[in-house]
Amino acid sequence: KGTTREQRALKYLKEHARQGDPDSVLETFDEFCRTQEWAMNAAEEKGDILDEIVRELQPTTCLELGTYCGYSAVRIARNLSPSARLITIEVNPDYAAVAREVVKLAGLQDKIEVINLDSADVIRELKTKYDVTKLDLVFLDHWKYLYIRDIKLIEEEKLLKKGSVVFADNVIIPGAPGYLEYIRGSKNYKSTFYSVHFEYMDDMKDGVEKSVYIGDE
Ligand SMILES: Oc1cc(-c2ccc(F)cc2)cc2nccnc12
Ligand SMILES: [Mg+2]
Repeated sequence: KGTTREQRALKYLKEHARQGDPDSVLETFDEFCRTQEWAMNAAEEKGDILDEIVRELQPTTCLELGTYCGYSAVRIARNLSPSARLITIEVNPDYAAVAREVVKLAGLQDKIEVINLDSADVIRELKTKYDVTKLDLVFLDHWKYLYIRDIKLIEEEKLLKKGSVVFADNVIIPGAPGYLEYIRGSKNYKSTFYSVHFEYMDDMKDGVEKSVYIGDE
């Protein structure tokens, strides 16, 4: 075929979504995933919970680990206030390239910065290089073994403040070994588990975990 699934998804979005309309981009991406090819978007029930968190928290600075094609980046950014922004990190260059196009298609390039690097390297430089003081929202959606590595790094960098929310996808499928016991065992977080359907699969269950930081600044 010569094209990747991600490139085929982007082509479909360009042909069927309304330029500059985030809702249209998300609806069209969901349609693609339900009618053409499955893709690992934090969609449907997962996306609804993410929307709720963003609307309630009204975060100013958001960090997403694992951009993939930019679906959840658009989902988060469409609900952000004018001056708020999202930094999203994607280590895979092919995914990052598609995500930048999807963000542009949604008209959200002024709110979303896609960084094609390893998450740990960027987290270490958020304060010095990316002008971040604190993170109001962190969305963990990259590789399961990196959730615990990166949350510890985020704590080490003192990037969280009272009320910051850490939202983790896939804590059941594929699972995030070590992360759940770490975050649930920590006195610095109040965690809530949500049982949800796996994206675009009505007969499969996954889980997401919302953790509110209550530790010292
Ligand atoms: O939401 C997701 C689902 C899956 C995934 C793919 C295929 C399966 F069979 C099961 C699970 C992988 C993911 N990797 C990174 C971030 N999010 C992911
Ligand atoms: Mg996921």
